[in-house]
Amino acid sequence: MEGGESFLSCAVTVEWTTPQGSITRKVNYKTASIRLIRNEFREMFMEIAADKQSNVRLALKNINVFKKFMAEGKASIKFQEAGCTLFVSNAPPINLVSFLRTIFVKMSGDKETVNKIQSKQSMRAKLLSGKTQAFEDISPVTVADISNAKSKISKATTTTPSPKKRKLEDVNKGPAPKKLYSPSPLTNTSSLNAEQQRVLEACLSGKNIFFTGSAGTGKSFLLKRIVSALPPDVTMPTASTGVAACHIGGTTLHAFAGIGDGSGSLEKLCEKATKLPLVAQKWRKCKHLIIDEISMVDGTYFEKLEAVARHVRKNDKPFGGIQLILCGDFLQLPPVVDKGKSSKRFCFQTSCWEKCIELCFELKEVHRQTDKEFISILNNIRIGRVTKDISDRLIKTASQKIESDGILATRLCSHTNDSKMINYSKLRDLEGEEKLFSSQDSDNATSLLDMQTIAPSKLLLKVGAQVMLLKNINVNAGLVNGARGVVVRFEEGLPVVRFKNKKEYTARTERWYVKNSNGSLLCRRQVPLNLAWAFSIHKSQGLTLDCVEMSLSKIFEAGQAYVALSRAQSLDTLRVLDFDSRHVWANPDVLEFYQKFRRRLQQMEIIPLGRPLSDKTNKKATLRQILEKQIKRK
Ligand SMILES: Nc1ncnc2c1ncn2[C@@H]1O[C@H](COP(=O)(O)OP(=O)(O)OP(=O)(O)O)[C@@H](O)[C@H]1O
Ligand SMILES: [Mg+2]
Repeated sequence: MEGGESFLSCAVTVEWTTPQGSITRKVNYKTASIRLIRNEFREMFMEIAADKQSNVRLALKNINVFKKFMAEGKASIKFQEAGCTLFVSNAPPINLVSFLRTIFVKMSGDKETVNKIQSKQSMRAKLLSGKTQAFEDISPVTVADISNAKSKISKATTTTPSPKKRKLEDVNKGPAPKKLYSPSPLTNTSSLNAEQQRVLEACLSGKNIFFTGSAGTGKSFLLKRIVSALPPDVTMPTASTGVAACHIGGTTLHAFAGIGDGSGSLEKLCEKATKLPLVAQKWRKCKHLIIDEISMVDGTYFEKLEAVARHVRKNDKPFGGIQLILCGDFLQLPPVVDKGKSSKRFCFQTSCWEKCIELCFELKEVHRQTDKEFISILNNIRIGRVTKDISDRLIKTASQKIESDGILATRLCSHTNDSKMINYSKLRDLEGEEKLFSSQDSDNATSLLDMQTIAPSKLLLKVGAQVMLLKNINVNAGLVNGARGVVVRFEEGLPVVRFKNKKEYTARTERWYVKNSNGSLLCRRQVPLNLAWAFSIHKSQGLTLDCVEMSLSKIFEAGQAYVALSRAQSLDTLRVLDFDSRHVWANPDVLEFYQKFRRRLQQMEIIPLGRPLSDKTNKKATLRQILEKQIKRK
């Protein structure tokens, strides 16, 4: 992975200040690299290098690390002895975390040895030692280094001081690094499987990627990892729907693009995007555009975006040279397009799709479900195939009791209004006092936040209400996004929810951030809950549900039944009230696309990633050219 553990690519500012705080010198590098090195006395240094600039070298001694924003690629390190502060920004968060961890691990491991050496070696002794000055890269972090460092922080971190108390965290003291070890999508680097790892590597090679896979193969999970491995200031994570965007910590594609719903002539849209300075600036700044749930992006809109990007960026390459990372499953929900408005429905039906995509991947291992029978049923439903056995098995679920501990199944509805009505009437039927939770939003941003976050602006609750958790609160305790529970009481005005695993949780205000069209962050503060007696299949795309019921009789889209069914984790936690094979169908254009796609993948299997081909027929052909030829032949 780029950067490794003792090397970091990022933007850097270093400020030297007097003890009174006035700045005496400042350097500012937009692209720099920082290396961890040691001198001949095993002392550690940080070396900052930028193009055509002389290197800055700072001794890693008595430092304070401020890493509250490392998930956004930012951190600062105060060097007490050198009297300066290093500000890091635009660092791929996953690399920054691992870089800070290396510093901590090496410094705590070294502390004793270096102290011993230093106490014995005065500056004079060092000068007289006769050793020639030599710097070398720090050695990689070993398992032993980590356990050594962990043992040193374990006692110090049994209680975590409040954030206010530990604003500047001293690496040498201990508490700060605990976060660096806690399991999180950022630090948990080992959990990608081989096929996911391969896609991540391809994304880091800078190629334009499309990856697909059936529901639950970890596409969004992987996408989050990809986002954290790219420099945040120039990476735009987006998705076709607000819920899906929230899932990967991004915005909707429409909010990013700044060309409204894309209606009107291409000339007008190009003019609009160029004239609006904030929109134009966003397009010019973007280097990596990530789109989840690509199946729901309208092809005509996609084509227009591609042309707008070229125009605004004054660059003729596809998407004006922006790296595209697209992901989704075209056998799930299609774009919502006004009938008769557009003839091209899917992105893959546009001519620019072939021009844009350089490498394709298909994830095959399903993570959401473990039961082989259910996975096989879902794979058949996905392509619109329903045998008698499948039908019988799903009909059998209609009578099964899937509820436990007073928590009802969530009903998935094909129409949003039906789900709203169910939630409304169930809440009304409950006795007891109603409590209203209103969100606190950034100025005038309520309607935008309504569209882009899953947290509602107004939430009415009563004791007995079925709710769903909207944030990962504590992954180890099962308090994860999508977990469902029931409000058992209110304490100090806050709802206390009991989950299926019997854990109780007091819902405190959480924050959701959304990037505005000018790039600034908007924030919604709300309790992380929503009513969960019912919601629409469209809103459920991307989610994992632990106990789910559905009626499929009013299904109106190809793939809609598949999306609904594939939210369930097992056949035992699913109830289909009225299964009928007529409700299951796949779009024939999509089936054809996947047939061709598979053939292309087979071709790719034999091609080493990102390297020119050296086959007998065409020595200089690149993978892209081979794929293009294939497409033309078809
Ligand atoms: N490598 C992995 N190791 C462990 N769990 C994983 C892994 N990849 C994905 N998961 C888990 O599998 C579940 C499904 O993953 P995810 O939602 O990313 O799938 P998806 O392909 O995006 O599905 P959909 O098409 O429905 O959006 C999630 O609970 C996720 O945490
Ligand atoms: Mg997903």
